[in-house]
Amino acid sequence: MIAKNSLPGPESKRTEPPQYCPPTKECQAVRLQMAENTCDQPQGLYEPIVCTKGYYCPRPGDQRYLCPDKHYCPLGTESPVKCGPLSVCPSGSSREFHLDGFVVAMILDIVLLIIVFVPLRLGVSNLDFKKYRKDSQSSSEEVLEVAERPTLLSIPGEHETNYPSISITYEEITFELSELNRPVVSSVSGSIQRGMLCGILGPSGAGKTTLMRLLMGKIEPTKGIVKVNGSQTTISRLKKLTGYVPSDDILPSHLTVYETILHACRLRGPRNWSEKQRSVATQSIMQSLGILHIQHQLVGDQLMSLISSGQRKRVSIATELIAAPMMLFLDEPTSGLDSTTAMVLIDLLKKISGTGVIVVCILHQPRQEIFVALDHVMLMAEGMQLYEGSPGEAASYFSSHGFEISKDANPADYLLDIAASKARSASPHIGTVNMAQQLARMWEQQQCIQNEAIQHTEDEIETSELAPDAVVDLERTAALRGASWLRQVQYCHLRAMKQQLRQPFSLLLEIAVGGVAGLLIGLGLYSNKGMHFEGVYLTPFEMLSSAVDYSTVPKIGNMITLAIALAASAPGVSTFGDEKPLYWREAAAGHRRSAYFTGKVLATIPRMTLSSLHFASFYAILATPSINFWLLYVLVLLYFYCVYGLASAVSVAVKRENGALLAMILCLIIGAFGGYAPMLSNVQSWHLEWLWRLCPGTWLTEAYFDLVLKRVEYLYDVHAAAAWTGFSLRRTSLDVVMILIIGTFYRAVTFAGLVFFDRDKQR
Ligand SMILES: Nc1ncnc2c1ncn2[C@@H]1O[C@H](COP(=O)(O)OP(=O)(O)OP(=O)(O)O)[C@@H](O)[C@H]1O
Repeated sequence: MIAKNSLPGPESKRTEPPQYCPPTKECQAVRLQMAENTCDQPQGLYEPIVCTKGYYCPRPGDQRYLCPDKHYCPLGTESPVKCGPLSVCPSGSSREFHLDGFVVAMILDIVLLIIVFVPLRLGVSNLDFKKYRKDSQSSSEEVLEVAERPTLLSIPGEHETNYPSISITYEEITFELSELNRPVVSSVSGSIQRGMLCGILGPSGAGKTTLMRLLMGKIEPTKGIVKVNGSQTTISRLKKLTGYVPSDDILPSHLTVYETILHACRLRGPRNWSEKQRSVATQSIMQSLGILHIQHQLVGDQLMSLISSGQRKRVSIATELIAAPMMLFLDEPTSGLDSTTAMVLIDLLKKISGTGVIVVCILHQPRQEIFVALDHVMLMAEGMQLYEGSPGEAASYFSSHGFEISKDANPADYLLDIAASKARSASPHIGTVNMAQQLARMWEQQQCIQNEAIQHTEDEIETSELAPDAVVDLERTAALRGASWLRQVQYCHLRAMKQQLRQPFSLLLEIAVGGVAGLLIGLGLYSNKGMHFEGVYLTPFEMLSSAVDYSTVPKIGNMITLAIALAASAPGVSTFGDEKPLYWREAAAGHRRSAYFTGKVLATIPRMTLSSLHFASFYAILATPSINFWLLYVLVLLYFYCVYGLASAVSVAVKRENGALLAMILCLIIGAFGGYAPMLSNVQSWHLEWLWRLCPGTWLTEAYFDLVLKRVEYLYDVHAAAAWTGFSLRRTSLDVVMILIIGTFYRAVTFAGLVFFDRDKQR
């Protein structure tokens, strides 16, 4: 309130207006300052003065008292303002040193450090990368020994007593791309029956991967059809029954081998399994694949793998096998493996196919034993089919066309030579020019001759095993697989939390950056001593007003939004941007995309909470704004929420390397559109307020402006300030809700981006 101090002079009331006296030169100079603008002495006999900072002057205002302990008294205080329970406010304080947030932040930091670092010191954590690397190197590859144990093989049949049969037929499938002058895959036909181990062979660029993607239903053929159990149901509808091991081993980083496989089991395994059954199945798979001894080692990522490439490949295979697929497709499963380990792996795949699972793998250079272990071979060259059938009959088929395979040679190598037009035929009908086309034509003719027999076989299949309800059975089986949506959210959330805690440096750095950003802004405002606003005194004392300062509060809002943009955009980008390939792989495997998204978003909340708490507490200690700390914290947290959301949305839309910069620019823009420069009132005069209102910065600044002005409305004409700046007063709740809505909208955009961008990679 405007109060007359205890110095002599008649009382000045609203009914008896004060008299304005010209100030002395010294007083005039003080009044025209932006802060500390009260003269200690009234100017003239009838002029009241504002109650001095650090004192309060209760009504009628003719007495002045020292501000008591645990309270603070800014300029013109009528009754002291109570400080927060932990704030520093000795008697005579004119501002509050908010310590509540700081103390809570320090306690949380200590807890976090204990969680992250104490297990490391005790050597019981699985976060110790060096330890893992050492273990990994010292462990022997007990592949042969463990692969003999057929524990895995009981898994598919174990939990599904009426395990339905499955077969794939494909008729003249062709895949063309407009930019290529020849089809990538040209008129390929054949069938793969239940329990077959099938190898796709061919030189590089032959179309093997494309053929596999066509068979899996990941891409649609330009011509021809793929049937499952005789029905044209697309295989992609049976995602949960299909396992796909891509050639590049995409695995979640910072999980152990055991956790990685268990996660896949939880999400894709039979719904009714208990945790114990899942754990047993995980152990069995690891044992079968010879990776049990590294179960507690971290997998690492593609930049820093903590296990060997062969082990990584087997972990990748295990994550598919654990889902007990009925069709398993593997793109180059033996690449990166020594020939012994490759053989062991093929043996294992053979045993798996023996349980009724269709196993199709692309093989580059299979050794002879691997080749003969196959039940079915497809030989491709230049997108065309040169042969399909048993490996044993391949030699006689090609020898009938003049290709004699010597007894000592590896037939697989010789077939690849033929496909690459590097072998010579004794047949006068086959020249070295366009050999692949000639062989493809011959295979086509052969197919025509056998057409009747094939037709007969297909009829048999359609009438017996492939009854119409066979696909329905499969779909019913698929429906029983996989965790419920809520469970998937829970598992994805847990995984994301683990990943975060296992990158303690990134987590602590993110929190520290938040703290430093708040600290720097706070430092800049320290000299203001908590006085961030000055207005025109309420009537009838307006004549006593000093120079007004309406713009500092919007400027602070602007600084807060820009600082948060700098501090939080990079972590926001990494939330989804860093593991897009993993997301694609999991979405393609039938994981619920919304569950993954929700789990990840929930996992960012603790990080955001801590970063924003550090930001707000350092800012509040130094800037000493005269607002409630926890209200300030809510605003800062919500703004972090927006920046994380926008950065995530950017990260799903652009390439990883561009994500961080683009996100930062956009976050700076939504912060700069906060109503400070240009002032919101100017924007209103241009009829562009709607554009500013789309940015959370405007709402944050308005909320902050409102909170600050609420504390001084007893002293100043705050409505004049609101009119000058363009911000509205008394609608903090709306401002808060709008920031929340905008942050949530960014997340909705992120989710839409996840779903709609790179759709082909999620099939
Ligand atoms: N989306 C695409 N855009 C352009 N070209 C493509 C595309 N997909 C496949 N191709 C081309 O089609 C051919 C066959 O590709 P594919 O990946 O199926 O061969 P591959 O036999 O699996 O090769 P590799 O053994 O080297 O992996 C290649 O020449 C490839 O460049």
